[in-house]
Amino acid sequence: MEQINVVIAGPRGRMGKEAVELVQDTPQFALMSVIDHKGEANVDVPVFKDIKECFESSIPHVLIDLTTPEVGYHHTKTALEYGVRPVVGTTGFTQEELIELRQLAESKELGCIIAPNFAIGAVLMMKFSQMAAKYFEDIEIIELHHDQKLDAPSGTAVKTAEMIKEVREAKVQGHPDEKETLKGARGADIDGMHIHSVRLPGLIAHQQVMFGAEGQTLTIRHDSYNRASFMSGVKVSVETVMKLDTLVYGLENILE
Ligand SMILES: NC(=O)c1ccc[n+]([C@@H]2O[C@H](COP(=O)([O-])OP(=O)(O)OC[C@H]3O[C@@H](n4cnc5c(N)ncnc54)[C@H](O)[C@@H]3O)[C@@H](O)[C@H]2O)c1
Ligand SMILES: O=C(O)C1=N[C@H](C(=O)O)CCC1
Repeated sequence: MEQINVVIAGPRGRMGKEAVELVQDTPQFALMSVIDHKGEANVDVPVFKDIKECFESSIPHVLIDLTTPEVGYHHTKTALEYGVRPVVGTTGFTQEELIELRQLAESKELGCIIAPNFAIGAVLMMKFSQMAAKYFEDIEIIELHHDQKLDAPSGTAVKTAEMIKEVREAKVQGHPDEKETLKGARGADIDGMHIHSVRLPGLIAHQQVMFGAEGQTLTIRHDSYNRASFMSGVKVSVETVMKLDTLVYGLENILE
């Protein structure tokens, strides 16, 4: 395999630090530079404050973005405009942004992977939930994350609901006359599925999908206990994005 030159945006972050280690430890990857808006990072490659400044200096094959929703969108769009293939773990993109980025990737015939969750176990949890939803139509999604997370609900919870929507008709869950006496008590709603976001120090990234039917419940749960759990997904994404000419949303679409 030819060497893949990589730039990482967000190298000082919890995920960014792990990604720097992954790229530096992978023989066929080369870390060219990093992007940090403060120009700070504990790495021995050039640090650029701005993505355009970075790409005007040299063009990598792949950008790994692990920043914030607004910055991640801007970086993904700019990367595609410069002919760079984005691998994006940043969550919180809107549907409109995803549609626009897909159109841009297709017009440029460039690979782009946006994965709300890079942990293989989380991808299986979503797939198993999609399977279960064919048999259990009443569903509550409970996602639990550390208290420094900026977006709610999590990208994983939204992706789970979207995957379930592919196999389940929309339905009103609970009592038809149900009323919230405290706003938010029933969580967010996608097609009648309720999503509850828990934020606590001590947590990393966890989700359980609960299914209920007459006389039984089924719970499918995944836990990430550290950020290394996401790195095999990042690695396979960097390798795969080089072979794609469109945008792929979700790791489940590239795993064998
Ligand atoms: N897909 C996955 O598997 C997965 C896993 C964990 C986290 N995430 C997502 O990844 C993102 C990062 O998570 P985190 O926990 O590492 O967050 P973090 O807050 O620890 O790191 C974000 C980093 O981005 C940097 N940043 C902000 N603006 C920037 C800019 N303009 N240019 C460059 N860097 C900038 C910040 O300085 C910070 O270091 C979040 O959106 C999170 O939801 C995804
Ligand atoms: O730590 C985070 O932030 C995470 N975000 C992802 C999400 O929004 O689904 C997944 C894993 C961790």
